[in-house]
Amino acid sequence: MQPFHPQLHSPSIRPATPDSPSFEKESHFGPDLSARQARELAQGVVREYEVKRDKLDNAIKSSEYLVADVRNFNANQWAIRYPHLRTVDEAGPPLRMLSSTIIPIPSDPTAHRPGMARRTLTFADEPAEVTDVVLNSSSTVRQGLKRSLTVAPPPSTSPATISAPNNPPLVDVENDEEDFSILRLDLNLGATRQAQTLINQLEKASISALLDTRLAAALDHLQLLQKRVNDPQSRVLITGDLNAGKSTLVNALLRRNEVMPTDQQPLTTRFVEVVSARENGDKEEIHMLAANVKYDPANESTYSVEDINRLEELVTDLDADASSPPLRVFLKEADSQITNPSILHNGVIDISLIDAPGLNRDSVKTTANFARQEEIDVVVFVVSAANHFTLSAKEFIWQAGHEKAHLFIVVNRFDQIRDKERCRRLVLEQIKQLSPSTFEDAADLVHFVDSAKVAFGCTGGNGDAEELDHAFEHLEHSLRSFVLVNRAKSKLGPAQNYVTHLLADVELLASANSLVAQKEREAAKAELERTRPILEKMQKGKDGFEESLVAEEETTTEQAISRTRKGMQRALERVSKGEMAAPAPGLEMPSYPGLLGVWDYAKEVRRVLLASLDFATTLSENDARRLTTEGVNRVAELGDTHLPKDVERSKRVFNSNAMFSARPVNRSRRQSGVGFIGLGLAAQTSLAEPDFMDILDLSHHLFVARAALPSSMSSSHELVPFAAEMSGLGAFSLGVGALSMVSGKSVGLRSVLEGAIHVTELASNPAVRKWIGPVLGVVTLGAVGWVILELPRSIPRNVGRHLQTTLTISSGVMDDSVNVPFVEAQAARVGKEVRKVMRLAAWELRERFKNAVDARGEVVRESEETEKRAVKALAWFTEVEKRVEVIRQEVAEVKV
Ligand SMILES: Nc1nc2c(ncn2[C@@H]2O[C@H](COP(=O)(O)OP(=O)(O)OP(=O)(O)O)[C@@H](O)[C@H]2O)c(=O)[nH]1
Repeated sequence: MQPFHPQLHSPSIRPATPDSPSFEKESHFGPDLSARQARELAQGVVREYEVKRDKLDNAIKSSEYLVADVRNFNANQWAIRYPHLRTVDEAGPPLRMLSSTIIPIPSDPTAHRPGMARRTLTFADEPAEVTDVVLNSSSTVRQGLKRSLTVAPPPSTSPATISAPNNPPLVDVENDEEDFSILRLDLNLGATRQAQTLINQLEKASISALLDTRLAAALDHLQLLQKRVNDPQSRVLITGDLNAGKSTLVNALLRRNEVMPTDQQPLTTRFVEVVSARENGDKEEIHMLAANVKYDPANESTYSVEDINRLEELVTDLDADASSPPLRVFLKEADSQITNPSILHNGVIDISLIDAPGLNRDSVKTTANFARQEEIDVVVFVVSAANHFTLSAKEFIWQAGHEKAHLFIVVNRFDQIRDKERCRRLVLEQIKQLSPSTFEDAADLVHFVDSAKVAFGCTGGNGDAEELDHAFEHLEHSLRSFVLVNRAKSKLGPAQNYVTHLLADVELLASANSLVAQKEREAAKAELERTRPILEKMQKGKDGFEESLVAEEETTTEQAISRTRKGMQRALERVSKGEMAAPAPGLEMPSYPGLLGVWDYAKEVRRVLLASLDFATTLSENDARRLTTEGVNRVAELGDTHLPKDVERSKRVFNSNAMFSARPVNRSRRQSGVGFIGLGLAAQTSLAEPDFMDILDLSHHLFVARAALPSSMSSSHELVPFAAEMSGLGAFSLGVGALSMVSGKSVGLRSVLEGAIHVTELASNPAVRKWIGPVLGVVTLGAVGWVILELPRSIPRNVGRHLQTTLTISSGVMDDSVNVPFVEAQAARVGKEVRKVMRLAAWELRERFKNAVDARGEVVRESEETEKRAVKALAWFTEVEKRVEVIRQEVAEVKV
């Protein structure tokens, strides 16, 4: 079945006005009125209708803009949430859900105020989030259908908390006045509750998309209603039992006896709308509507044109039925219309007649649905006077009667009834049962007629012809008047009803979403109040934090360098004196083994001194470890000061033992089997191997001896590393000097020459020459003896001094290509390691700080956006509620 939705492309067809020439011939308002009075009355009715129509047209237009705006807002600005209201079980006190507990709401005066009801509000995408609201609703003619929500006031006293029962006694609102009607999201999956469960599982975006479809459909329907409201034509559906004379009645109303095919047997198989040919350029033809396409006379793809001569064939087509696409037939009025105008175009209003197939068990539902369409202004039910109301007829009247308050009932073939009064009484009694409102107005709504006489100009049966003529005229007048007077109700009523419900739905949506926006705004505000100061504090403290980190790194590193430097210098000084750099556990200076073991002794002394230096290095490293640990802790404290409380602190525990672990020297140390940790100096053969000078440092003694001579004679005094310990032993020095000249092996040429000069100078003196021989002999022996006796003490000193000399110009590390003094090399190495650790600790904290600032910045930015969006949405939804109110007033003013 396809409804008629003619597009209004034909401006030539205008509604008749009381000024039309044929108007005076009509007397729609009773026989007692003069034509002038009738015209004035009709004029009033028409004007009143037009005012109402224009108002409603405006309201529909405003609603269209409103719905389009809501769609737009939903698509681009704010995913509109779909509210779901629930009421509390009436059996117990009102309950409020709060997390897992249900709290009885103390008696609240608003709960009992008319139009105010406590409800729980959830949203389809977030069913667990429950808000107590007060629903302000009304459904009055004056105010229209109203629904808005406000957050329920908190309970005034603290009620006792009771544990949640297994099934919270919350009941879905299924009251039409409180639930959505036009914008209801129904998934057509069966029972409401099942559909609801399914909706609840959907996400916000899906629900908003579903809502968009609903809004789009509403928009389409509004456009349709607008056309319908402005459509000047009123549609009269003529239906009834099989063979009751419907087609004959149509012919009679058209004043044409041969148009719609009639027969003793049921003929009409499909719906046929008869329209004035004026709407089709005065051309008689048939438009056969295409299936499932909206009919548009201006668009030929929506119908096919058939010759008017095929009318009978098409109307009686046995392959068609009530569900086939209808025919639209354009017919010219009969020639007699000037004196006896047809109902189609009578000068006041335009009417089209729809001839329906006779009712039977199969077609009742289809026809009832057809009658229910908003395009149908009046339903004329034709019943055969002989048969009264059949079961199908009763069923139809029950179904259609609910939608259309008033039914026109034509009791046809009344001419064939002999006892007319009895028939009239019986029929009216039946009507009283079936449609009380029709019965109440029976004088105008129930007509006993003989259509055949009007259609064919003949009388059947034994009726009173004149009386039946009047009866038919009365039927025509009543029908015209009814259509005219009830046009507002039939045409404007459905549109008004639709707009009213749509507005209430939009208002409920806006109101619920206002609450959401309010909540979001508050949440965003609270978040901003919490996060903004933290962020500002962090941003303000950023430079100070950075400076502190740098300072911490510098201080700790510098401290470590300076302490290492001092420690190493001290160690080296001790070594230079032949003492251990630091008292290392298990390490002792070797005991002197005698003259024969002097080489091994020197070697062992060297090893022990080097090992003690290694140990001293380790002590410096340990010191640096301690300093670094303190530095790392201070960095962590800086974190505590500058990072917000909720930022997770580093869980890494600083392990100072991991410092100084990757030294290539370790390899050789392991290979050498030397037990000490540290640099592994003792393991380096270049340092560990003694030389002859360690045992007898002749040049040193020579230098010491020279230091004892007058300073003018010594040009290399400054080369002596230490103050000479033996300055009083000049003579021995001389001897040693001579010896060193003789040995020559490791004595420099310069020293030899200097020695030679000294001896020559002495020998040239004749006095000296006398005693020099024996003295020299004694001295030499003494010197040699002294040197031998001094070996246990002089070897460590020599070794230490040599080590010091070596380490003063090199780092001592085997493969060190750069000649950096040992002390500086150690200070730099330790400093580098300390700086590495401090820099890592600072970097980690800096990252944490930066991430925390970024995260808070993001939260602030998001919250600001959310707040802005929520404020905008709130203003927007409030504006929507205002717009709804304005339109509602406009609609309420249209009294139909
Ligand atoms: N005497 C008399 N005969 C009538 C009257 N109305 C219709 N008829 C006859 O009754 C028969 C059936 O009339 P139709 O108009 O075809 O009936 P219908 O209700 O359209 O039949 P369907 O094809 O079932 O729709 C025809 O032969 C008509 O001439 C009437 O008021 N008086």
